[in-house]
Amino acid sequence: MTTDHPVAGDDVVVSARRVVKKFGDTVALGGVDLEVRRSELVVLLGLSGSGKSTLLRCLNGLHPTTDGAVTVNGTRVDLASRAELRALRRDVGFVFQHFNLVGRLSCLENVLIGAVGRLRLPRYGKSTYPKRMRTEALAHLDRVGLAELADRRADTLSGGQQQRVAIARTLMQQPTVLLADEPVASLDPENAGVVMDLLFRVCMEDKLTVLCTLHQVDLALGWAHRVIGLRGGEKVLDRPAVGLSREDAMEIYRRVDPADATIATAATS
Ligand SMILES: Nc1ncnc2c1ncn2[C@@H]1O[C@H](COP(=O)(O)OP(=O)(O)OP(=O)(O)O)[C@@H](O)[C@H]1O
Repeated sequence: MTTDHPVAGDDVVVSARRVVKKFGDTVALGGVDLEVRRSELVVLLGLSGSGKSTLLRCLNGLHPTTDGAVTVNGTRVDLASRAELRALRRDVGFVFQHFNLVGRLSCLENVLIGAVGRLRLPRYGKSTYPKRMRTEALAHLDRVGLAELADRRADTLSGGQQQRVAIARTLMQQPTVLLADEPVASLDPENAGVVMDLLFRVCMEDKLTVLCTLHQVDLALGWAHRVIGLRGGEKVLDRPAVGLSREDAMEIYRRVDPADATIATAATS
């Protein structure tokens, strides 16, 4: 199912201004500007190595920026103290390609781990969490359609199911921003659609700001409010998904072949 792109909110929650990130001599980001609003799902597209993951990591302070300004929920991430970064990361959920669940724990226990930042002391085992949190965790599992698997070991689930548990765990954090780094890269097309649908629903229903990297143009066009393209660490496209054709989006993948300076299309789908 694809969305009809309901309108995103007005207020800017995530902003990057002329962000530069260098790893030694490698310029991963060469001065990127970005704004993402509340209730907006933005998809980042680009060839491998174009800087998508680096940009996500600069937004939650996992990578310190080399230059430029990053503001998330009013916090200047590039200037933040350790304590401010810790507080920020409670507010910014991160969904990974490989789910990062604890395989030997149940689905419910994995979701409860998302609440750790809201507790003063670490907990071990679901019975050590307050009852209201267990109820909340179960509600999140229900929301992702997996309540009946609450007591199943996470490593017995399919990839698509594991990603849904990982999203439930992120929701347990009560984030306002959700960053997803290739959340469907390990999934078949059907499960990829289910996960994108879920990200879109939580974006709209919980008024989350969602920024997601993908390699699939069609998924971006199907679920994003806006598509941003990176090429060689530069932003080369920033347009609403409505009205953006597949051909326009595929332009992101065109590059100059240094051997003969002709334009080559680098991606096929
Ligand atoms: N920790 C690091 N140390 C050194 N170089 C890095 C590091 N992380 C990323 N890079 C480099 O920065 C550039 C951008 O990498 P990045 O992972 O952000 O690209 P990407 O678009 O997310 O790629 P992919 O689609 O393959 O995940 C690449 O040249 C990469 O080699």
